Amino acid sequence: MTRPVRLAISGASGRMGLALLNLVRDDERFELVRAVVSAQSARLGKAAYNDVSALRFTGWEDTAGIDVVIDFSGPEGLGAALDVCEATGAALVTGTTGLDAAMEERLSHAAERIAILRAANFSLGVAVLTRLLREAAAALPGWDIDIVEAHHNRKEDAPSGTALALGHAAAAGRGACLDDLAVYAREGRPGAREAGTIGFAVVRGGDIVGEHQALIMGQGERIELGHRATDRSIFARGALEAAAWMAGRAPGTWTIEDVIAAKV
Ligand SMILES: NC(=O)C1=CN([C@@H]2O[C@H](COP(=O)(O)OP(=O)(O)OC[C@H]3O[C@@H](n4cnc5c(N)ncnc54)[C@H](OP(=O)(O)O)[C@@H]3O)[C@@H](O)[C@H]2O)C=CC1
Ligand SMILES: O=C(O)C1=N[C@H](C(=O)O)C[C@H](O)C1
Repeated sequence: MTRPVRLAISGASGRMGLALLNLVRDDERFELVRAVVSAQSARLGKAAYNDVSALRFTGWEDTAGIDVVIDFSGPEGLGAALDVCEATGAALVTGTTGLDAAMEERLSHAAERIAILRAANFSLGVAVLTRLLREAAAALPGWDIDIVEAHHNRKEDAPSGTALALGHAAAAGRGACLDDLAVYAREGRPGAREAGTIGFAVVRGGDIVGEHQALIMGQGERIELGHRATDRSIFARGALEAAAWMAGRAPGTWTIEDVIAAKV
């Protein structure tokens, strides 16, 4: 694209939305045309920036001329963003996690007509961690795997989207499906661990940005593969890279690995 990508941000008043607003204003690849919030938002109609910029937080009243929507809102906001992308042909980049099966299916169908990129985690470090875990799970078939994640006390979904994606990668490394192996909770007397299962543990508290650890446990030894995010801007930067790459992209389901592969 020779002109700046015309970008809309869905969930613009949230933790991720504000991180994106902060980065995008100095990024010449983009023209930010909409900062979208919910109809109930305390920010609706207020200025998006504390300066001369005329941009305000709005709903989806005007959808003309948008090339890409970046969504970090929630299931409802994602649904509204998807409506707009389907109606206008804009590409969708979404990091929203905690989706139900109906939304998963809707996204798959929509990708037959528009370009959609979904990532449970837009950081480069987690992309590499995912690859390493897949490899470790394949190389150590008899070892036990648990995934531990920790996030801030406002997070609504559990386990995190990243923890689930790591679980899928570990299962794939063993030629299996996570749905057949996952153990999401242990309490009371669950009994001895069933071989081959992949367990999850969740911590919520304070202002933790996002931490993920995969424990690959053998007899007398274990491997710990982990990632600690200390600044949300890493996710925002990854989402902007994805949005620049997605502008004008053909319909389909695209991944953060596609973006990374295209850049190396
Ligand atoms: N993939 C990744 O790398 C990452 C993913 N995430 C995921 O992104 C999502 C958002 O996270 P986070 O920013 O922390 O959450 P926040 O709750 O801080 O932000 C979400 C914002 O969306 C807004 N919103 C709610 N409903 C709508 C709607 N219908 N239309 C438009 N906006 C809406 C809300 O603001 P208001 O009330 O003002 O409308 C809210 O502030 C979560 O699912 C999280 O798991 C988070 C970080 C990284
Ligand atoms: O809600 C968050 O904050 C985060 N959510 C994502 C997830 O569910 O994996 C990514 C990141 O860990 C931060």
